[in-house]
Amino acid sequence: MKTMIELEEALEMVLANIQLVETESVSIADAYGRVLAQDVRSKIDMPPFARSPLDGYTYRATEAASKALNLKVINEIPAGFPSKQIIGVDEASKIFTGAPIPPGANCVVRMEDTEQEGNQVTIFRPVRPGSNIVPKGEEIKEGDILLERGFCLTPPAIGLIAAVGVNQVEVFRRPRVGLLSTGSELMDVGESLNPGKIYNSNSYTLRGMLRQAGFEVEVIPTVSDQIEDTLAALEKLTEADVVITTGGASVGEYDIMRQALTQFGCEMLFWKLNLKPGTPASVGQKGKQFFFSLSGNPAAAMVTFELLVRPILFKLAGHAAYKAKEFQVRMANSFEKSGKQRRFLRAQAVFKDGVIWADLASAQGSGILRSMIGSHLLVDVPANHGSVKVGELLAARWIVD
Ligand SMILES: Nc1nc2c(c(=O)[nH]1)N[C@H]1C(S)=C(S)[C@@H](COP(=O)(O)OP(=O)(O)OC[C@H]3O[C@@H](n4cnc5c(N)ncnc54)[C@H](O)[C@@H]3O)O[C@H]1N2
Ligand code: MOO
Repeated sequence: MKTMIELEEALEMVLANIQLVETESVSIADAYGRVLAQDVRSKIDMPPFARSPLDGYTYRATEAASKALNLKVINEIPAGFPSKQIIGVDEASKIFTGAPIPPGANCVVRMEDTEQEGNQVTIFRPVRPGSNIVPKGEEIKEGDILLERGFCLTPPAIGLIAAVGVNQVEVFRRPRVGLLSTGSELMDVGESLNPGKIYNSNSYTLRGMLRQAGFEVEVIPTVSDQIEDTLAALEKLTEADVVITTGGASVGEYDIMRQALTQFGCEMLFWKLNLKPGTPASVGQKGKQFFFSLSGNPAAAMVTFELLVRPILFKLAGHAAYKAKEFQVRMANSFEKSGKQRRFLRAQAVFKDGVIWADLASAQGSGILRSMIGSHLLVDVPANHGSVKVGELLAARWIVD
């Protein structure tokens, strides 16, 4: 088993073994946040006919500009009611926004530039041929690919699918993720705290991150640092595509997670990432199931979820955009304790003078969950960087929310 590897190597190693989850057909009304497993191609033009963008009059304009025109109004065309009556040279139809342009007409003049008396309309400002006509297929042409496989469906995307009349789409099944927090010191919320114990918070932070990302989550009650208890808990998660554990990841006698995963039948792909926080992470594979053992330290668990687990879960879930992108930020504070390992610092993003400034959370300890509140960024400080200076440019990535 490899140990102390770079984040990118760890990602590549796991991503290479990932198989996407199966697909299913869902109604578009239930497809918000789901990931498309098909390209969506339009079978129609949108709009399906040339239409008026205004309330006004439609007629047959000529290039010759004239001061005012008097035309005979032959009918009214509301939206939804196409007219087959051909517009003659001195004729017009009263037309409303969204209504189809009738045959023979080639322009629309807005209501405000006209006056109708009886069946005669005076057009004070004649327009040129083609004015105010939305052409058929202006937005979408028949055969256009509107959305590609791997796209995560947002409200406008669902609206677009509806606009071309599609009611069912093929999407990837939501991945099922099992969560297990280990540690003999852990108690559940609602119980009164015994000496030497702390409340389990990791199950709650990770459950929220997973739900926000659109996954199905099953949370197992906390277990002690005993291998037997951990094995029994893992047995309950055989339906999960991915299992995330926290705690017991490091080097002490009670850090039993790697041993438990091995006994459970996992092949361990690596142990330890060359970064902080979250160094003692490991990943195991058993058939199609992946097991992420993360540090029990609450902030470290969240950061490792962002850096390592999220891209892999997103790939599994079918997302085309599963890789995190880095961009430059300017440091608003200094940081002395950079050290030999690559380090990800939690920071608030502040826009000032056209740049994103990274305003560091005041405490950066692996156990300090409060540092995640209001933090938008993980600033990527390279190994052996030395102290970080105010005003320095560094790479960073968003913490997804
Ligand atoms: N001798 C060494 N000791 C440690 C090393 C090392 O290299 N040599 N690594 C340190 C680093 S780095 C980390 S990170 C931690 C990781 O420890 P574990 O993953 O084994 O986690 P635990 O010891 O179980 O817990 C760490 C910390 O977090 C608290 N915790 C655990 N689970 C929860 C939870 N569900 N909710 C809230 N808080 C939790 C736990 O009580 C501990 O305080 O190891 C270092 N040690
Ligand atoms: O790798 Mo640990 O999360 O720094 O304390």
